[in-house]
Amino acid sequence: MERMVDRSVSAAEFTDEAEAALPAHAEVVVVGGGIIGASIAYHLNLLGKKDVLLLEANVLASGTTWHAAGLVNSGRGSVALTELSKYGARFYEELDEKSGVDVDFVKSGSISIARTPGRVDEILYTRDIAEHCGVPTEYLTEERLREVWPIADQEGILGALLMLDDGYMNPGWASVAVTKLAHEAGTAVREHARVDELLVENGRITGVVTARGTVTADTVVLACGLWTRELAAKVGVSVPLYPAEHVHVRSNEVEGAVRSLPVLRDLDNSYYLRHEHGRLLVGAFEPDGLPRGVDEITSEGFAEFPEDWEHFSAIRAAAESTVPGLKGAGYDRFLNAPESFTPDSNFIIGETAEVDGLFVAAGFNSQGIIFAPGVGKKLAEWIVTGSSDFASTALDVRRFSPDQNNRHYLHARSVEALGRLYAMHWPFKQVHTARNIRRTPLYSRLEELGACFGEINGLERAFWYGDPGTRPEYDHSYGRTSWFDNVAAEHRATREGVTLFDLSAFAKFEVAGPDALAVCQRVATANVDGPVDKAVYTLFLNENGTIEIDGTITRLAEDRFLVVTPSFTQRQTEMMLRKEAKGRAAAVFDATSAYATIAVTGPRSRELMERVAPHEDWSNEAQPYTHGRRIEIADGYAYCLRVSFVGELGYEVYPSADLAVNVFDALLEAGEELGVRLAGYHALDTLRSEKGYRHHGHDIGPDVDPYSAGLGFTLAKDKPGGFIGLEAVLKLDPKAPRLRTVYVKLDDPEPLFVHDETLYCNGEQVGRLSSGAYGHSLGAAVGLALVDPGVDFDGAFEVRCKGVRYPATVSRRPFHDPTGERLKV
Ligand SMILES: NCCCC(=O)O
Repeated sequence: MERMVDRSVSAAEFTDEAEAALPAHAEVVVVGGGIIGASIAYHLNLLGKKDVLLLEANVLASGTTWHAAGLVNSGRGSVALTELSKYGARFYEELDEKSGVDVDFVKSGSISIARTPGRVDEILYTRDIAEHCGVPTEYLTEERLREVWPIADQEGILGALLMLDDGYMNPGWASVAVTKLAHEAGTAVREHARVDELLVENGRITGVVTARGTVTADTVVLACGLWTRELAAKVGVSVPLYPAEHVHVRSNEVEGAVRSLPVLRDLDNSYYLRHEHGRLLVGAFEPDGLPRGVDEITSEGFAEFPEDWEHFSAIRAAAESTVPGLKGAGYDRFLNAPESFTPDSNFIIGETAEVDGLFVAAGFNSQGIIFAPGVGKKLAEWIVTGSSDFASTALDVRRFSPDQNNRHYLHARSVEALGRLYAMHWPFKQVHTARNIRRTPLYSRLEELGACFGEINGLERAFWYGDPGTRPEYDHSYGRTSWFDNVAAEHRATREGVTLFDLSAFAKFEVAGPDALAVCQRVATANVDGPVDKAVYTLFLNENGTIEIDGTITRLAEDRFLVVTPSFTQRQTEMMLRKEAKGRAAAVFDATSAYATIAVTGPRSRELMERVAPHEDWSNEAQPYTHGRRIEIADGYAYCLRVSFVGELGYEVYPSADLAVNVFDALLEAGEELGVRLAGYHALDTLRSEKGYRHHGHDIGPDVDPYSAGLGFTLAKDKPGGFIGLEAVLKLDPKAPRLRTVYVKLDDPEPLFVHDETLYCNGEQVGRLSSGAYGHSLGAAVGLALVDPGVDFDGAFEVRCKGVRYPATVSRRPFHDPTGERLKV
C-alpha cells in the first residue's frame, strides 16, 4: 500500500460518526483534525476531560499533516524543546501498539552532518543538550558514518551526529492513530465541519459557528494550521503566522536506499534525505523560501502548489553530489505544499491575550509531527490547570507585538523562515528580513553613533557599538567573535565609569484610578502599597504559583502606578493587568511607546546626572536606591528611577518619546568629560550575569517557582487580598525548594557558555545553566544554574561545553557585589 502522502485517511477508519450531527455543546472544542489537534484532544481525555469535540473542515490530516515527511527528530537547541521532542519520539514508538493502526514507525536514527567548523560546534552543542535530557547519541567517526550511511560521498563532511532514537513514520496514519486513541478515550470527531466564526462574549470564548451549526463551548483550541491566523483575527486575536511553500521530492529507486537507513540532514546544504520504498525523499529548507498568502491557497484540504524544479535545483544538485546514486535515478514525485511559519521560527501555543478560554497551537515551522505529542500534553495540562508548567516563554502566543501580525511584515519575514530550521543557529544570530519595522525614539541617533542592532519582538535594539568610523556588523561564532572586545569595553565602562543604555523596549504600563492599588496588589507578589515614588521588584505568578513575569512597580501617586516588565511580556502584562482591572475603578494604559527608557549606569552616573540636571539634589539622601522622582532634565522633565539591572549605581530616565532625543543628546554632551560610552544589550547581559540578576525566559518562567528561583523575598504572603498564585505558593516549603538557583563561573577563562550547559558535581549531573555570558570583569564565563537543592557546595563542579567538562566554581551568592553595596552608594 502506498501510504506516505496518502489522501484517503479519514475518521471512517475507526468511526461512522464523523458525519453525524454536531452536539449543541462541548466543554472543549478543538478546531483542526491534523496531528496537533488530535494530540491535544487525546491528552485532554487522558487528563479526565471527556467532553471534547474535534472539528475538521475536510477529512482528518488533510491540512499540513498529510504532506509532512514524518520525520521524528529529537535533537534540539534547548532543554525545553528537547524534552518535548523526546516525549514525541517515545510516543510514536508505542503508537502502533497502543492504537492498533500501523503507522510504520522506523527507528532508523537520524544523522546531522557538518560541513563547516561552526556546524561541528553546533552539533556538539546539540549532543550536549540531548545527553542532558537522556536522549542517546553517537558522534560518528568517518568509518562509522560509512558503515551507517554507505551510499554517501564523505567529501567535505567534518562531523556527524547520530541520534539513535530518531526515525520516520507515516504522518497521515499517525494522525489517524492519535485521533482514534482520542475517540476511544472520549473525543467526538466530526469531519466536513469547517469553523467559520468564533463566538465571544464579554472577552470570553463561548463557542464556534460551523457550516453544520453552532456549538457552544467553555474552551476552544485553534489547531488549524495556516487557517488559524485568519480565524483568530475575526475576533481580534493576533496569531502571527504565514504560509510558505515547502517541497520534498521522491526519487526513483536508488541502490542502497534501504529501510534502516537513518534520516540524513545535510544542514549546510539545506536538505534532508529519508528512505521511502527503496527510494529517497529529498526535502528542502532553502534559505530563500517562497511565502504565499492564504488567499493563494485555494483548496481547503490537500492544498498544493505547482512543481518548481528551477527553485529546487540547488538542493537537487547538492543532494545528488552527496549521494551519487541519486544522479540519473530520476524523480517520481514533486510535492510542493503550504506550511505555516512564524516571525521567530518558534511555534505558537497557549491562551490568547485577547480572549479568555481561547487557546492556540499553530505555526509549527515544519516541525509539527515531532512536537505534536509533547505540545498536546503540555497544552492539555495548561487548559486543565489554567497555566503552563514548563519553559513555554519562547513559544507563548502572547510573546509577539500585535504589529507582528501585519501581513506585509509576515510575508517579508517568511522568506527566511523556512531556511532558518537548517541555517546555523549561531548565538545571537539575527534575522535579515523585515528589519527596521519598529524602532525606539533613539534609533536614528544610536545608528549614527555606531549601534549594531538586533531584533526581538519586531523591535530594533542596540546590541553593541562598533569602533568609531567603522560600520558595525555581526560575525558569528561559537567562540569569540570580532565584536567580543567591543562588548568587553562597554562592560568595563559600566563597571568603572558611566554608560548609557537605550532600554526603551521595556513594556511600560500605567495603572490609574481608585482601585489601581488593588489591581497592582493582586498581580504582584510584592507589597506595592508603599510610599509614593518607591519602586518595588516583584514577580507576577500564575494560579499554579510559578513565574509568569518579573518587573518593577513604582507608585507614582496614591492612585497611580508604573509597571515595567520585559519587552516580550508586553501582551501578557497587559492581559494580567486588564483582567484584574475588569469591573474595578482602574484604567490600564499601555505606555510602552509613550516613553523612552535611558539607563544611565556606572559609578560615575551620579556625576553625569548632576551635570545634565543641575537643579536637582543628587545626594543619596535626596534619591536613595529604588526611589523615583520627576526631574528637570535637559530642556524638559522626565521621571527618574534609581534602579539598575547591572549591579552598579544607576538611574533609569523615562522621558516622553518626543523629548527622548533631547535628553539623550544632553546626556551625551554632559558626559563627554566623564568619558561616557554607549552600551548595548550584550553588555547588559554580561553585566547582569556577573551580578546574578535573573533573566526572564531563561532563569525564570512558568517552569520555576519563586523559591526555586531564589526570589522568595518578593512574596508578601500577608498582604491584604493576597496575590494571584498565593494559594499554590503557600503549599510550597521555602526551606525545601524543588530546585535551587546558584551562580556558576568557569575556572578556565577561554570557554564560552551558549545555553543550557550541564552542571556536574562530583561527576554527577546536578543541573543546568539557565543562562550565562562572558563575565568581562571576572575574566571567565559566568551564569546562573538551576540545580538539585541538595547539591554539595563543597563538591567538585564541572560544566560541559561542546563535550568537554571544565572545572567550575559554584556559589550561593552572586560573584559581583553580593551585598549590593555598589547600588546604594
Ligand atoms: N517537516 C520536515 C521536517 C524536517 C526535519 O525535521 O529536519
